[in-house]
This record gives sequence, C-alpha cells and structure tokens, in this order.
Amino acid sequence: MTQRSDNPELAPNTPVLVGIGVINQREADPAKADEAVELMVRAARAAGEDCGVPGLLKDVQRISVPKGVWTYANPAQRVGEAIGAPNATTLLAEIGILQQSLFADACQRINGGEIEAALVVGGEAKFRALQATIQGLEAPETQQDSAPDVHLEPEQEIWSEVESAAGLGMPVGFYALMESALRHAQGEDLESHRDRVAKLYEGMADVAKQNPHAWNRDGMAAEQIRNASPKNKMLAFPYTKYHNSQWNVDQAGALLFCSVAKAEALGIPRDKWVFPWASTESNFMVNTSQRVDLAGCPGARLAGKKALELANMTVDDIDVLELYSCFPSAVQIYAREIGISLDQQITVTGGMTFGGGPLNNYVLQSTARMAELLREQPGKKGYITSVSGMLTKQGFGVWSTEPGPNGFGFADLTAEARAEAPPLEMVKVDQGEGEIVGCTVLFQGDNPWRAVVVVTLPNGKRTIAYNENAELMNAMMTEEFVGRRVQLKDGVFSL
Ligand SMILES: CC(=O)SCCNC(=O)CCNC(=O)[C@H](O)C(C)(C)COP(=O)(O)OP(=O)(O)OC[C@H]1O[C@@H](n2cnc3c(N)ncnc32)[C@H](O)[C@@H]1OP(=O)(O)O
Repeated sequence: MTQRSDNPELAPNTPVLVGIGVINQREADPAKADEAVELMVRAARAAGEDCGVPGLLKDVQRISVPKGVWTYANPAQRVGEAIGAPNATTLLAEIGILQQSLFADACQRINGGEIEAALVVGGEAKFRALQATIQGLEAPETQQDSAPDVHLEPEQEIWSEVESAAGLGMPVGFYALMESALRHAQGEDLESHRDRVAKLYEGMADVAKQNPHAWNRDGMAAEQIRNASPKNKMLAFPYTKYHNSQWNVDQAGALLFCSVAKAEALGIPRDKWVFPWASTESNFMVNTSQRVDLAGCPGARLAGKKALELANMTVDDIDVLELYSCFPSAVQIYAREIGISLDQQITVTGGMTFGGGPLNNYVLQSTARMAELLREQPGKKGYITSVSGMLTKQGFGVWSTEPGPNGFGFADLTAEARAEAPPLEMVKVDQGEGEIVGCTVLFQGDNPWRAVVVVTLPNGKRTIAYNENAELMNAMMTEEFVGRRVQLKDGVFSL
C-alpha cells in the first residue's frame, strides 16, 4: 500500500532520494561486456525500477554525470535518450569536482522549486578495458559529437608540475606522503604503523563480504594486505596494491531524486524515501606538497563538522558511517579531523580496494549502498564522506529515511578553509637544507625506484626532492625519515 508523508510540515519541495540503481558487470569477454555509458543506462533504469514508478525517469529534468576515464563527450545525453528524458539538462563534471557536489546541485534545485526530478549517474568499464588489453582485443567506446549543457571544471589541476617532475605520477604517491606525515604526527614506528593500517583494511575487506555489490568479496587478512608479494606489489611505501583503490572494475551507480510533492503525486512508496539532511563541501584547492600540515585537512574538519551541525548531530549520533577510502591516509585524516573513531565499522561498501573504486564514481556507489542500508534501518542516520583529487576537496552528506530536522541544508566552506590554511610557497632549491615533512619510496615493478620527500625550508617555504640511492631507499622503509634534516642540491636530497 502506498503511504503518504505523515509529516504535514514537510515542505513540498523537500528533496528526497527515491531510486537507487547499482550495476556490477564481470564479463571476461570484452565483446560481450557493456561499455561504461551502457552501464550508466542500466543503472538509471534500475533506479527507476527501484522506486516502484519507472515512469519518473521520463520526468527527470537534470542528468548529471561525473567524468570517468572514458572519452564520452556527453554521456548524460545518451542516458537521457535511453530513459525517455531527451530534453533534460545534461551536466558533465570533470575530475576535480566532488561527486557530493552533484547530489547537492540536484537537491538544491529541487529544494528551490526549479526542478522536480533529477538523476545523478555514472560508471566505469575499466575491467572491460583491461580484459581487452590482456587479450589483445578492442574495447571501443561510443563517440558523441554533442556537448553537455553544463560543464563543471575545477579551478586548477589536482597536482602540480613540480610534483610530477619529482616523480609523482599516480595518486598512490601523494597519499603515501600524507601517510608518512600522519605516522610521524602520531609517533608511530614504521612496523606497528603498517600493522595498524593493514588491520584497518582487513576490517574493510570483511565489510565487502557482506556487500552484494562489492567487487572483491573474498575477505583478506591484514598480513596479505600489508606485505608485498607477487600478487600484491609495493607501489609507494608503505602502500601495496591492496591499500589502493581498485579501479579495474565495471561498476555504475544511479541516484534518482525528486521533490516530496512529486513522490507523493506518483505514489512512490514511503519506504523507498531517503532524505538528504545536509550536504557540505570545501573546494579550496591546495597542492599536497604546499599544505601547512600534510597530515591535516582543514576543509574536512570545517565541512565535516558543518554537515553534522546542519543535521543537529554530533559524531555520536552517526548510526551508519562511510569514510571515503581511496587510500588509508584519506580514511584516517578525515576521521582525525572530524573526531570519528576508527574502532567501528567505517565503510558500507568494503572501501575502494574491496568494494570497488570506479575512479570518479565511487561516491555514487557508496551513497547507493548507504541508502539501501538506511532503508533497512528506518530512522537511523547515515554520514558519508567524499574526496576529490589528492584529498584536495572535501564533501559530506547526512541521510536518513526520516526528514531532516532542518529540511535539506547546504553549506560551502571553501572561504573558511582558504582563510585558515593558505598554501606555502613552493620553490626550487639549487643548494640548501631543510626538514622532511613527508616521504615515500616509489616502486617500479618489484623494485624501489625513487624516494620522494617534501621539505620545509628554514624560510618556511617548501620544496620537493628525490633520491634513487638503493641504500637510502631501503633505510627509508625501516626508519622514520619525517622530521629529519636533509641537504638539498638541484632537486636531489641527501642526509
Ligand atoms: C580521490 C581518489 O579517489 S584518488 C584514487 C584514484 N584511483 C587510483 O589511483 C586507482 C589506482 N588503481 C590502480 O592503478 C589499479 O587498480 C591497481 C594498481 C590497484 C591494481 O592494478 P592491477 O594489479 O594491474 O590490476 P588488477 O588487480 O585488476 O589486475 C588483474 C590482473 O590483470 C593483470 N594485468 C594488469 N594489467 C595488465 C596488462 N596491461 N597486461 C597483462 N596483464 C595485466 C594483473 O597483473 C593481474 O594479474 P593477477 O591476477 O595474476 O595478479
């Protein structure tokens, strides 16, 4: 039986998440596997089915897609045509835009009465592409010649040329630098730190066992995660592959929003409704090596706490928790900044290593899973976090099947984060000295390739330097180097 809102004070424009669609494809033959945009279409249709009134899809007025590794110019258009909403406004958000921002955009427009229904959808097919590479086959993608109506781009790149020049070419190196700073700040020795982090990820692998949508549901012991092996290469000390977001997945997710008035008019069952209570973000971009504290994240503290405040909550009121998990330092730094204990279940999916990390779409997957779990536990409150870039932008959402105490609240803490922690100046040093504030050893194949350090100079400015000496790199994997003084010469450091 269709239930109506029993809260007469619920404003008709209140946004509500009514449909969720999650697609997992594991097809070894790339010729049989759907490409990413078709996975998005399937996820969108699944969201329509999920809400019980698939016809809602035709009424969608805005379709937003976070950019993936694919080449589509306007995937929202393809989705719109497939679901019967060809005139919906199409939006493409480049990498460097928070996925949480797309939920906020949809909800704010519904809340403001501008639109009645919106779809946020995205996905990846990197497993399909990998299978094609391994088998020497093609994994073609549909070419489009249209442009999205709205194209969101970040104000700057998510890492700098100076950082690239030092050897940092993948997120793993940046997050490993942050991990070293955190380890030092907490006074942990290298071995027990590695044990602790691996145990944290073992817990996430356990959660993945319970998540029907997770990519890897086998579970994994801490030791297997911690230590390099032929199946688990060290990528950037102390991170092995199993500390890394796994992006070789075929996963898509869709979230279908509408107003309370629309949900009531269509008779969408009340037990499908999940309310966004709050969405907050900080979009202040600072390159990793220019942050005052590599183990800190002021935007996470400001925006993370603001989301709780808008929902009249404290961390103790969180019933279901999801901490974004591209790498362990992201998980830990958010928890530390917001005051969230890691001695609890910290993910609903199993995290990006085990649940699956479809590059710029994970928050769609995690929010969909969060919504599923909240529907099973009416009235409980879910708190979910989002990261863009190298912990560059921070987003937060609070959700529940009950309406929020203050309706839907939104806050952008960019200005506050900017005022609190302006970037340190990055300089080249011909000759000098300084103190290491972050370090890692990057690997190529099975071997250490290059040690990279971020250094604070006596004048408070920053530089980044490297060294490829094997003995030094080995020492950096057994002793703490953060806090040590180093000599600098033409971009190379030495003790
Ligand atoms: C804000 C943020 O979210 S930042 C995070 C952004 N995301 C990332 O940085 C994701 C980074 N992730 C990755 O690079 C990868 O997913 C990794 C490194 C973690 C895992 O990569 P791989 O080990 O290559 O992939 P995967 O585990 O899927 O490999 C499956 C198999 O295919 C093999 N394989 C991979 N690439 C190839 C290739 N080109 N040719 C042949 N075989 C290959 C692997 O060796 C592996 O074999 P195995 O099962 O015998 O060990």
